[in-house]
Amino acid sequence: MLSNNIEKTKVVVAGVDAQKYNFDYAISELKELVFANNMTASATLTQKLDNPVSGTYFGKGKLEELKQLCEHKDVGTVVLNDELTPTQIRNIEKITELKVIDRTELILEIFAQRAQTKQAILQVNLARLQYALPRLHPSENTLDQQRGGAGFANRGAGETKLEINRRTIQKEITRIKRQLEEIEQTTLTQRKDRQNSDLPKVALVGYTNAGKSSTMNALIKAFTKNQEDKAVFEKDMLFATLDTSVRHIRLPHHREFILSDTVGFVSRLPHNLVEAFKATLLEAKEADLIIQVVDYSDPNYREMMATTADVLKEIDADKIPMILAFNKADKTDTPYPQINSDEIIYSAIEKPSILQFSDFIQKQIFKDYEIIDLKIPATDGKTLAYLQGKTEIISQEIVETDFYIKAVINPNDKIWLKDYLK
Ligand SMILES: Nc1nc2c(ncn2[C@@H]2O[C@H](COP(=O)(O)OP(=O)(O)OP(=O)(O)O)[C@@H](O)[C@H]2O)c(=O)[nH]1
Ligand SMILES: [Mg+2]
Repeated sequence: MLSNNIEKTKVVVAGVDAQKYNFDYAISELKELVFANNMTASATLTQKLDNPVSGTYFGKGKLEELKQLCEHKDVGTVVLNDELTPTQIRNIEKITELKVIDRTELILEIFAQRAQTKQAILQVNLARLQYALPRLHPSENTLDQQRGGAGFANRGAGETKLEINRRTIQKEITRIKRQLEEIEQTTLTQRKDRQNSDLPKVALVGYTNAGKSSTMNALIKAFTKNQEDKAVFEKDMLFATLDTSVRHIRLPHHREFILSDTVGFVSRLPHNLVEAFKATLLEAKEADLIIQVVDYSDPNYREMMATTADVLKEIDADKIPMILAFNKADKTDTPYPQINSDEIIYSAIEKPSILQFSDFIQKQIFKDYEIIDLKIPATDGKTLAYLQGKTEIISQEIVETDFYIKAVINPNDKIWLKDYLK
């Protein structure tokens, strides 16, 4: 059977509305996540409460209602809209005899299915083990018979199975962290090279499925010639990208910058996951300019922007200059491409939009560049070669033994060129 013909598992989606955020949007997002995890929501059940009930999440009556609803719909799994405590999950499972998946576990599952590279697989495993550690089943809190009776010094002697399982998971967490550090060491060198390269660093960030990778690919296609500048993976699904890709973009007039594309966000992204993906998100954290890509055709785009703001804050990237890129305008009635101060409305799948887009971002990235007049002796071949090869020359004239050059110069170059200023 083809994978897209696999029948989706039916679930009931449920949650407590404590009126802390836009609940209807949260539930519609949860349904998208459910769908992304090869499941389908047969029904929705909600309860308004000031706070979830500490031991059971829902009130008693609601749990009974949930049980009946699932029986009626012939569903064996309920997906809940919050991260629950291990006790809450156990109690609901006991009372309703349903399998319970909370929001965090659902997101971890999707990430686990999408992970392709060694780094992403390790990062997801790390987050999953950290999630599992406090959730080990207390029924295993019995003495381990096989290890307890040995007549020699046995480290595990007298330990309960629960303790052994905990220790095994902790060891695995340490092992994965060490492996991740090794991978990060190798990418660190590449990042240092880029940091020293002087080129501005621009990062595409935003809600999952907004079109970050499509925007990156459109820029690669329009402005790179090299074979190694491969297209990145783009697809109509949540969390298509889990790794960071970095490309060198060369716009006309020697306007070069480094562009990165990375994992997309979703609201209330589990903290463990953000922690585990810290290395992946570093490229955004260290950017000179952040481009927030927004799916302008989605009615919930404002909530998606709020989500992105939350994650940027969590990774300490909320002070970096940011421009807003409202994508997928082809699916709206708004005229595009259109630029309003630090915002653009565009479509990543259309060339005229991409040309405007590149023009717009280059004005942002290179806004500190200045037009200056220089006088360079004809004998100074090195400086002349630099200017002619690396900067945008507006005019050039030779008078006797000097070159009079008008060029667009970045602030760093202006410092060392100060003796040549006219
Ligand atoms: N109609 C239309 N579709 C677009 C546009 N930009 C992207 N898409 C589609 O939107 C879907 C998601 O695009 P991606 O570029 O993979 O989105 P992303 O932001 O990288 O998503 P994640 O990697 O999952 O965070 C794909 O099916 C794209 O073809 C656009 O301007 N117009
Ligand atoms: Mg992507």
